[in-house]
Amino acid sequence: MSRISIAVVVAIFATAAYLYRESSRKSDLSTVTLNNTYDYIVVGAGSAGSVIATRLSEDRGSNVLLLEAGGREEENPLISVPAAAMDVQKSEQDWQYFTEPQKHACKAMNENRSYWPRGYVLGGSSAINWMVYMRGNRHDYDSWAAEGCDGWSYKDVLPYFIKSENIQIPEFKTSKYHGKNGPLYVTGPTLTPLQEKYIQAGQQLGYNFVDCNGEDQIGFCRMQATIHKGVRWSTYQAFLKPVMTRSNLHVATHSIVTKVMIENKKAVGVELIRKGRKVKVYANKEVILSGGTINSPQTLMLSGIGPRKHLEEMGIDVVADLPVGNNLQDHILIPVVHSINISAALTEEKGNAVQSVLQYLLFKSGYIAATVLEAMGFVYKDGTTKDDGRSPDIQLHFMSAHGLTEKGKAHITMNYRDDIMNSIFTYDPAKETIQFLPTLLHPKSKGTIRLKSKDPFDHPVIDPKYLEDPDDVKTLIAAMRIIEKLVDTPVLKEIGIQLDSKSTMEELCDQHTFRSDAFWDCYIRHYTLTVYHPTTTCRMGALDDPTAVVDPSLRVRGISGLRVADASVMRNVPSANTNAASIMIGEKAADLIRGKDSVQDIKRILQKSKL
Ligand SMILES: Cc1cc2nc3c(=O)[nH]c(=O)nc-3n(C[C@H](O)[C@H](O)[C@H](O)COP(=O)(O)OP(=O)(O)OC[C@H]3O[C@@H](n4cnc5c(N)ncnc54)[C@H](O)[C@@H]3O)c2cc1C
Repeated sequence: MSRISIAVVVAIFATAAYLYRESSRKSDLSTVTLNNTYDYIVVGAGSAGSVIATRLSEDRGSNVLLLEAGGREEENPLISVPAAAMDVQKSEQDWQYFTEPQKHACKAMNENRSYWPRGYVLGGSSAINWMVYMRGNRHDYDSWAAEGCDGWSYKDVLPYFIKSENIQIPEFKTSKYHGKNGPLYVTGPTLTPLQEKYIQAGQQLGYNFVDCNGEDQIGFCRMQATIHKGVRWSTYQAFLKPVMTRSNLHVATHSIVTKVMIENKKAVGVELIRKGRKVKVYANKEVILSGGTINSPQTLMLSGIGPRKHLEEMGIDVVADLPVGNNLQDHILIPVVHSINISAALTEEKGNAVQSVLQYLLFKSGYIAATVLEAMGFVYKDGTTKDDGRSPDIQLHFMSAHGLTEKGKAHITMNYRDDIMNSIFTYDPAKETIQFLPTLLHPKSKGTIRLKSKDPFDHPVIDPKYLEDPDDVKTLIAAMRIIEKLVDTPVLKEIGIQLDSKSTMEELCDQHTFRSDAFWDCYIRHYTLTVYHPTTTCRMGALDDPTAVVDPSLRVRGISGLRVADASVMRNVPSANTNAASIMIGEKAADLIRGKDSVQDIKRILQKSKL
């Protein structure tokens, strides 16, 4: 039985009871009657937008409209099943973007294009992501503040991470770095004994075993994930769903915002399309764009806010000339498959076994209840093993499974060419395999988002310009060398770990000496995979910063009543997966809008502990 059918079976059983209960009170949010005017209009119910609407509607005197282009999470029961993460890509809950052909990267992909899924559903990308919960490095946020983003240093943002979180990992329940009262459950799944071995390998190279969301990120750590009782814990589940009955909050699905209405440099409302009809809704106080790194710049540009030359080329009247869509940064990773000689990895057979399915159905535990990303390391490219005041260069995701063995699915979601899939991804069930996924944390190559046309339904032109700067390849080659050292540690040698040459595409790069710098350069440029972390297209910065679209209060420069609050405002992509930081931005944005300090108590505790 394929993994897809397993997931379907699981999902049907696991959600049948839930759907039955829900169906009686489930309203069709695509037809919610809208008022003419609200105090606040939030565009996009993703990681940030769900949080913002939830927090703003805590003030019963304010009324809030949350507009979401997609539908409800319940429309696709696979969303709630952690092991089905791959199966929700290319579904109706995914915007299904492709990048432009990449000149320097993605050479193993059809037309050299990277496939970019994004959540098109309540919960946004938190409803289709891999559920890794990582916040980033303290030096990331300190450098945001040093570059003019007042109020965004690590000390400033830590209370907001804590506010959201409800840590379920026993050893961290007393940690000052973790929250215990928020709605966002974070758990620490252990799937296989390989998790421990990977961490020990890091220790044998001199790295610390750390809590990567704690005091010191440099080192190796176990996975932390937004999963609760075996169910994906999206921002819809965590924040929005419990408050949907508030009378001062309207949530409207299948409602695509096409334009912000701006009069005399003030945002007065939005135009949207619902059920094929154009509707206008007005905001007394503010419009907040939370459509994500691709859609927020698209909406701004459609509204006349963007680079003058580009808007003029598109025939759009310029309202504000700002560098919208510039500075696009994304994390990329390079999969490196190794085989082992013990039976410890997660294989398709183990995952699909009847026992696994039953374990999930009955106890919401086991392989299907978790993500296969079991552990990770955060390291410097020069091999320094302790924090020396810099952010790490490389994240070493570890997957205790081959992960790419299902030809059909990987083919679809990673856009690999047929010849790669058919001749190189040969899966040998007699062999157990795992993957190292070295990730470039701070790309020097920067891309752009631009409009294809004035039509809001045309996908924007996405060009991340992967690996345009040769230093990015050098950093990834350094990552390969660190992996070679890990493979050489006694603990991993004991399990017979070996580079799987078939999966390393020897055939494509065999003009180079196997494992030479030139070989890895070729390999990296073929295998370039997005980690789905695009940021920085509506960059935050000081008012006089020519690269900034929003100020440190997230207000669009030169336009009143309009903020952007999502991953697009990040000053730079942080040293981590970007969901936690997007949620933090949602929390902090809500305080900025409300003019409130909701984290005073947390700050007091942190101050006492001198954190
Ligand atoms: C496949 C995948 C795997 C990932 N894995 C991880 C992971 O394991 N851990 C991690 O930390 N991060 C991960 N990420 C990244 C992380 O989920 C995102 O960085 C984060 O969710 C971004 O939040 P956001 O609020 O900026 O945007 P989103 O969460 O994408 O929300 C934007 C919302 O706005 C809606 N919208 C857009 N345009 C409009 C419009 N015009 N009108 C109305 N609504 C609109 C969208 O439909 C969407 O719901 C992953 C992402 C993907 C796609």
